[in-house]
Amino acid sequence: MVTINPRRTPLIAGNWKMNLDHLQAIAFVQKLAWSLKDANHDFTAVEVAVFPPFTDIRSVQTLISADKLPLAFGAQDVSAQESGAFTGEISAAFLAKLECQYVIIGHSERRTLHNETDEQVAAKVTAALGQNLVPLICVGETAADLELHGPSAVPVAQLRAALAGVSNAADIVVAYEPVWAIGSGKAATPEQAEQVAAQLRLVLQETLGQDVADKTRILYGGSVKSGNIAAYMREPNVDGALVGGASLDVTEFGNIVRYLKHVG
Ligand SMILES: O=C(CO)COP(=O)(O)O
Repeated sequence: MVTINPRRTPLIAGNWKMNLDHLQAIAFVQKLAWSLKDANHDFTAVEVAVFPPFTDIRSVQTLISADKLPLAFGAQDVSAQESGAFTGEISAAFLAKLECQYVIIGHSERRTLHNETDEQVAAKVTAALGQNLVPLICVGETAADLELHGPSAVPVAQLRAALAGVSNAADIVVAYEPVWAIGSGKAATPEQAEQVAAQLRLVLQETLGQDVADKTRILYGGSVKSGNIAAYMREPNVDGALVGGASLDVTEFGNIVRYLKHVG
């Protein structure tokens, strides 16, 4: 039996990474909204968010706002700087102006491919909160970390570091994404996801207090599909999913969003 914590609305988030241009984004979002509406999806029971590339955001915003679609959206990264000579960077203020609700921070692809440090992640979290964006903070261990340090040491340390400048009233989302599970088809087991999510909730409790720990959503990410989502959602500390590859297929993503249909 799945029990929905009334303080934590499940969130299914699609991280498109560097896929879909702005025209494809418009077609995708329209199709997603229509298919969920046709299926009578209850958006108050499961929140849905998409994270398109920067160049798509204005188009997605215009569509969602004009058609009053019950979808949230956000960016995949943000600068820690407010403004100035930072070629190629995008500020939190720009994202807020585009009505982004969320921003992904510290995705493992940025940590590894762009050498993002825990300190930079923390600075980006502070910048996002300064513009009332909800940071979706990604943490996760590599296969080597798992072997060396066990399942939760690295994600716990990354979350502690990311929260360095955060006050205890903050609205944040945490995503546990084991690096070895991303795009590999080798998803963590629901028990593994729950074990780490429970440790991450303890970090939230210690650093930001019980209230924030109770209301903060912790997502699992890494090879999530319509066939495995329900099992994660049965876990008490897993409040949703951050979906990569499977979020690019409207039907598959819609089926992930509608996991309640498959949860006993
Ligand atoms: O990195 C991810 C989401 O941010 C997960 O990617 P996959 O769902 O493709 O494994």
